[in-house]
Amino acid sequence: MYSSFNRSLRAAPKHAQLLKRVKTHVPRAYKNQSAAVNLLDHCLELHYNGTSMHLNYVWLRDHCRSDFSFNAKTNQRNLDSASIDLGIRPVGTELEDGHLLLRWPDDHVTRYNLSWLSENSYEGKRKSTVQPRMLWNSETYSKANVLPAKWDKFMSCDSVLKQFLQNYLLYGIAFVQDVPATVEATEAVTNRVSLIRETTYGRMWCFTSDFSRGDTAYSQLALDRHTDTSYFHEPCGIQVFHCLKHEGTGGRTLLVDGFYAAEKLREQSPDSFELLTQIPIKHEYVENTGDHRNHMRGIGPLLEVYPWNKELYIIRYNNYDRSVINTIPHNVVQSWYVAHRELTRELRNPENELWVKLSPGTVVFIDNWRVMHGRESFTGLRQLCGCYLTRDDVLSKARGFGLQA
Ligand SMILES: C[N+](C)(C)CCCC[C@H](N)C(=O)O
Ligand SMILES: O=C(O)CCC(=O)C(=O)O
Ligand SMILES: [Fe+2]
Repeated sequence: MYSSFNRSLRAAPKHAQLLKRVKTHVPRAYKNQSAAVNLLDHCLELHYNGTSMHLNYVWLRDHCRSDFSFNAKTNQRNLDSASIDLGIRPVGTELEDGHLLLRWPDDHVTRYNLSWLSENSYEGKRKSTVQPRMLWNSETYSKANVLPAKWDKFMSCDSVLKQFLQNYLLYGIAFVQDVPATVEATEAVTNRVSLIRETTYGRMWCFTSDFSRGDTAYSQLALDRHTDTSYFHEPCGIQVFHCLKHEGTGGRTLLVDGFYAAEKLREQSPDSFELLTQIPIKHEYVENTGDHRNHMRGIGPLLEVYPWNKELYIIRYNNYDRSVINTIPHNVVQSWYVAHRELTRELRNPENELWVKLSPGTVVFIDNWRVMHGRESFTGLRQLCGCYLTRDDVLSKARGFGLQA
C-alpha cells in the first residue's frame, strides 16, 4: 500500500528494532509511568497527562513527523495523504521515553512526542482557548490601566512592540502616543505592526465631513457602534485611526467590546446566541458617487465561534450596512430579530461604553473583529486618517514574538 514510498527514507532501524513486528494480532494495551495506550477498533486511545485522547489511525499516519513524511525545514507535509490506506492500523506500538512509537504495515515507523500529541489532539485543543482575552466594560478597562506605547520606543524597541501586541490581543484595542500628526507617521507606526490592507478607500486614507464618498462616515453625523467592512467576506482585521485635526466640538470616539456583550448574551440567552452564530446575514456597500462605483457584498453570521471549542472569534455588527434579510423563513426572522435586539441591548448598555476623544498624536488600533467603534456628532473641521490591516498578518507578527494568538 506504500509501494511508492522510498524505503531508504524510512525511520532509522534503531527505532524499528524496538518494535516487535506482530503478524497475526496487534497488542491491545501498553502502559508506562504516566501514559497508557489501547488499540481500539477505530482509533488509538492514549491517556497522558490527565488527558484521554482518541487518535484516528489515518490521522496518526498522516501526522507522522519523520523526514520521509514531513519536511521540518519548510514545515510542510511531504506525505501524500490520499495514498494512505483508509483502513490502516499500526502493526506494532511502544511507549518509550515520553514517546509513542508506531510501526505501520509497510515497516515505516512513526515516533510521536507525547506532549506534542496532547497539545495537538482534538481533546487537548478543546480544553484550550485559541486566543486568551480580557473582556472589558468601561470600568474594567479603565481599572486595568493599560499603558499606551510611546512613539520613540515603539518604533525602535521590540519589547515595546511586543507589549503593544499583547495589549492588542488581550483587549482588542491598543494606543500609541506622541506620534507626529501626519499621514506619513501614521503609516510608519502601522508598518511597524504589519501590512496595510488596501481597500476602495485607499491604502492610507484621510477623510473629513465632505461627503466625498457615499457613506455616513464622511459627514458630521453621529455613528452608532459598529464594525467596519462587514460587507467583505473577510472583514478587515484592524482599523487604525489618527485624528490629525479637530477645530470644533463633539466628535468623541466610542469603543465597545463586542465579545463582552456577546458573552453576556451567551450566558443570559444561549438560544439567541446560538441563532446569531447560525443565521447568515448579508451586508452591502453600494456606492455611486463621482467616480466611485462600488457594490460589495459579504455574507456571514453576526457571531462566529470555532466549532470545536465554541470560542467566539468574530462579530459582524453594522446596522447601517446590513442588507436585505431574505434567506430565512419568517418564523426564524422573528427569532433572529429578538436575538439581535438582546445583543443590541447589551452592546448599548452605557456601562460597556468607553468614550475617548482622539487628539493629534494618539493612534488607536482597534480589533475590527471584536471591538466596535462609533462617534459622537461634531462641528467644525475634523480630519481623521488611518488604514486597515488584515488580521492574519497581525496575528502572525504576534506569534513571531511568541505570543498566543
Ligand atoms: C474608514 N473609512 C472612512 C475609510 C471608511 C469608512 C467605511 C464605512 C462603512 N460604512 C463601513 O462601516 O465599513
Ligand atoms: O469619524 C470617526 O470617528 C469614525 C468614523 C467611522 O466609523 C469610520 O471611519 O469607520
Ligand atoms: Fe466605522
